[in-house]
Amino acid sequence: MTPRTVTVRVPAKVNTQLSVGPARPDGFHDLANVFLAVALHDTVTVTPADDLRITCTGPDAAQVPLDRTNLAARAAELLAARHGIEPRVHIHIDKDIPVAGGMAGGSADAAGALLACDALWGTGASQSQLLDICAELGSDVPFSLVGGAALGTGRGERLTPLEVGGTFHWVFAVADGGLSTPAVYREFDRLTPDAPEPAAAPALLDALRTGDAKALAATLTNDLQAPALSLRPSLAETLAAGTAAGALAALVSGSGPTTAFLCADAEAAHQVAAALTASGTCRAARATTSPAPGATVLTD
Ligand SMILES: C[C@@](CO)(OP(=O)(O)O)[C@H](O)COP(=O)(O)OP(=O)(O)OC[C@H]1O[C@@H](n2ccc(N)nc2=O)[C@H](O)[C@@H]1O
Ligand SMILES: Nc1ncnc2c1ncn2[C@@H]1O[C@H](COP(=O)(O)OP(=O)(O)O)[C@@H](O)[C@H]1O
Repeated sequence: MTPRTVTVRVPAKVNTQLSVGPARPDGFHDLANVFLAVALHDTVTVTPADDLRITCTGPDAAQVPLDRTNLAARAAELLAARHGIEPRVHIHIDKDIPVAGGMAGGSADAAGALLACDALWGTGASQSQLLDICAELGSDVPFSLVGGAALGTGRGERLTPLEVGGTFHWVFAVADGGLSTPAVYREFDRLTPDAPEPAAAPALLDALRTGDAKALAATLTNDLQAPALSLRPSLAETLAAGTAAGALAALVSGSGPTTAFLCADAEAAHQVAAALTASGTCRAARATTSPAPGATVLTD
């Protein structure tokens, strides 16, 4: 029987290595993008409707477009078009991932809507067909579908799964307002005229594989950190506050402006979150863990 409602939970991500090459002729950048899914989630629920409709709840809901530019709506449209059906569906997003925060919230919603609509409509797309649609929707969307940890090459859409040998403890400091991903890449181009071709760092992959937080802290890198700080200098104060509170490492999450703090254990993460909240340098601080599974159907 065709299910009447499907709910999918999808994780946010942090980039443990984000190495960016020169701009390509198509405007994208080749990356060595080591994604790690973290246990902050959006939940996407789809229900049959007369037409395609999007609603959103959550602290950042007012910043989420509710028209067909929403990545979740685009995902439903693309899947429907591939199968010659009409995307008559109500997509509800319960949003806990910061918007325009460098944590791939829009990508998560796209992957979630795709998986949910596939179940709702019984389209039975294979994982590789779903991944193709994800790559068409955005560079980060394939990773939101698979979760865990993966190396993204090309523009980040070509994934190689990575082993993770333990649980890592993180704090994410949410900033006021977002940063535009294209603007941060443009600032990277301005600041880095001779970027080398990117490659994954063996020491970082080892740290993930062994689950060694100190080793991971020593190897975290983000080439978009300098451009994000250039566009939003106040993020340096948030990074300093988390480091002073005992984080093993502090970095900008992807294109920012969310900042990420790797901690030794759950207790340290709670202390760092409390100190960041008290510092007044961010809007909110959230303690969480990684890795987390990719898009997962909860009910149908
Ligand atoms: C920077 C990263 C790191 O994981 O994520 P965020 O931190 O924004 O979440 C990603 O590269 C963002 O991926 P995503 O947000 O899916 O980007 P897309 O929709 O594919 O592209 C948006 C724009 O970002 C720039 N872009 C994106 C990916 C890439 N490899 N090179 C680029 O130059 C281009 O200007 C492109 O037009
Ligand atoms: N479902 C969605 N959730 C959030 N933002 C969305 C969504 N669909 C489209 N967008 C647009 O994408 C932009 C980037 O949002 P997001 O994916 O949250 O950030 P980032 O690319 O930094 O991870 C937003 O400013 C918004 O205009």
